[in-house]
Amino acid sequence: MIKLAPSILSADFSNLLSDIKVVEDAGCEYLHIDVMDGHFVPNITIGPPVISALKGKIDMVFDVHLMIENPDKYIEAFADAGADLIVVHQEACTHLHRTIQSIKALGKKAGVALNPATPIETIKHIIHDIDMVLIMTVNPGFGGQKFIESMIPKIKELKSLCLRENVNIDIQVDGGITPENVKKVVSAGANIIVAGSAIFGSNDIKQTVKLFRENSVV
Ligand SMILES: O=C(CO)[C@@H](O)[C@H](O)COP(=O)(O)O
Ligand SMILES: [Fe+2]
Repeated sequence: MIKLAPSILSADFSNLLSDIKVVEDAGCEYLHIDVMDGHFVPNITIGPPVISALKGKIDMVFDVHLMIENPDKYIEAFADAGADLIVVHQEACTHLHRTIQSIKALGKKAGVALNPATPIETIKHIIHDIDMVLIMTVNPGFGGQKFIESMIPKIKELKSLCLRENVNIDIQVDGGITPENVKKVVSAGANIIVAGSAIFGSNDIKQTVKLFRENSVV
């Protein structure tokens, strides 16, 4: 069974809580919150105050995708704001193992994201220390981009590594995922599906969520 993580980047920020209520009512399990700093990625979004304003009003896993430089500096602020799962980019962490340990010391789940050009090999030695790997299926920074097909063998490579190392962690995919291509990523090994524009841009969110689930049966 997959878990769905609508990305609020594609929600209507002037109506954020009511937009999120719709995906919560539709049964989506994770709330994917894209944090961008204008340095690590060429875009700026939201920070801890928005997360703490939503916390307590929404019963979903708060999945915080940090696309920021120097994430160590802000991990505690995001944990305090209400993040359940904190995802840092491999490319943004000089001492990735230390960063993961500091997320876990705060009692939060830890995930590591890989940009499309970053090899699976770079997380081989910390695979036992994390709860999730996020395979970026677009270059981070914006919603509504096209899925990069060459990420399918990468997801498969990660799945094989997990099986070889006997670790049972989540594999999340993020970027350009739709009801049309979800089967491909799930067949390759993904089990948490981020979708921004495909969900919030839909005229019938309940139906789109249903379609994501039906189409992901492999
Ligand atoms: O992290 C990111 C983009 O950097 C994503 O979470 C996007 O927000 C997903 O949006 P879609 O590609 O599904 O529209
Ligand atoms: Fe994201």
